[in-house]
Amino acid sequence: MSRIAYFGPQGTFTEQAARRLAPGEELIPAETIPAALAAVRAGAADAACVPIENSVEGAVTATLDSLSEAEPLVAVAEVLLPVHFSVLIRPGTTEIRTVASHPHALAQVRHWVEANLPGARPVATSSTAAAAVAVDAGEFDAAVTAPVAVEHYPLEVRATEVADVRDAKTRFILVRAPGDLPEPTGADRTSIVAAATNRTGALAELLTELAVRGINLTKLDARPTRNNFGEYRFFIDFEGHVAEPRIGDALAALRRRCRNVRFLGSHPRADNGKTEMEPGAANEDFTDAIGWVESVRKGAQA
Ligand SMILES: O=C(O)C(=O)C[C@]1(C(=O)O)C=C[C@@H](O)C=C1
Repeated sequence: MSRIAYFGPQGTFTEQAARRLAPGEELIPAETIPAALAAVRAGAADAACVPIENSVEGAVTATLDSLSEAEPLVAVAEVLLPVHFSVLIRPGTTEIRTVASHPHALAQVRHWVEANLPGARPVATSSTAAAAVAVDAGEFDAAVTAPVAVEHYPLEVRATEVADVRDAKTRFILVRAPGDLPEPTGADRTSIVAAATNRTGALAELLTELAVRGINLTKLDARPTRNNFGEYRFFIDFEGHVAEPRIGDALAALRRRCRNVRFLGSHPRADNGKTEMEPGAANEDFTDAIGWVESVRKGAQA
């Protein structure tokens, strides 16, 4: 049985994602996202499940930062989960002065809280389930959590289906130490983090390497390198798998152009979106062109 670290404690959205991505495996809660990833780096877990992107709040920056530091890890699978929240209270609570949750969750229910719990002060906790633990301990009055959290903590449901934006989703990834990659499926996502050189047009050139090969971007985030003010790392997700000639060709170009490129994984997309090939940029076009150059070099063709 594999050991899967996840951003816990029990009852987080991430726990549900881990159950979907690694059914039947041993789940080990970690208090923070960096701690879940550190467990894999230290060999205390075989893989980790962490949130990476929310359709309302965008990137989960703790995940991006942890993936770009320390020993490399690669994503091998992903799942998209619908996100709607419950508000949990201690039984008998009548007045709600504080509402605790993960900052991402608080941001997704801000209007609901203003309208339904006027005057309640939002308080950030390390995760949605950590907020339930704190409410149970009497530290805060209400917790904004995944609906499943009520099964783990002795709290009462004050409201369900709480969300400012309907149909919000969070994407979660399963990461491991570098090793065998999942096979390409024709509906894959590749992720990298690149430190572009600090000069005019560097980011545009980097994106152009993808664009000229007909590679469709699915996400772009910038995070500071933390060393020099104004210096950024770019987290880029795009359609395709590193095993494909056109993707390999693009990665080689990025490796040439950037100060540093880290491969963060190629795996099937949870939304099953098939990769559309631009004319002249299909894998056969790349293989055919490389073959033609080889035969020119050998004097067999012109
Ligand atoms: O705290 C949790 O329950 C999480 O799994 C984290 C997280 C996030 O980081 O975005 C996951 C989904 C929701 O968008 C809110 C919080």
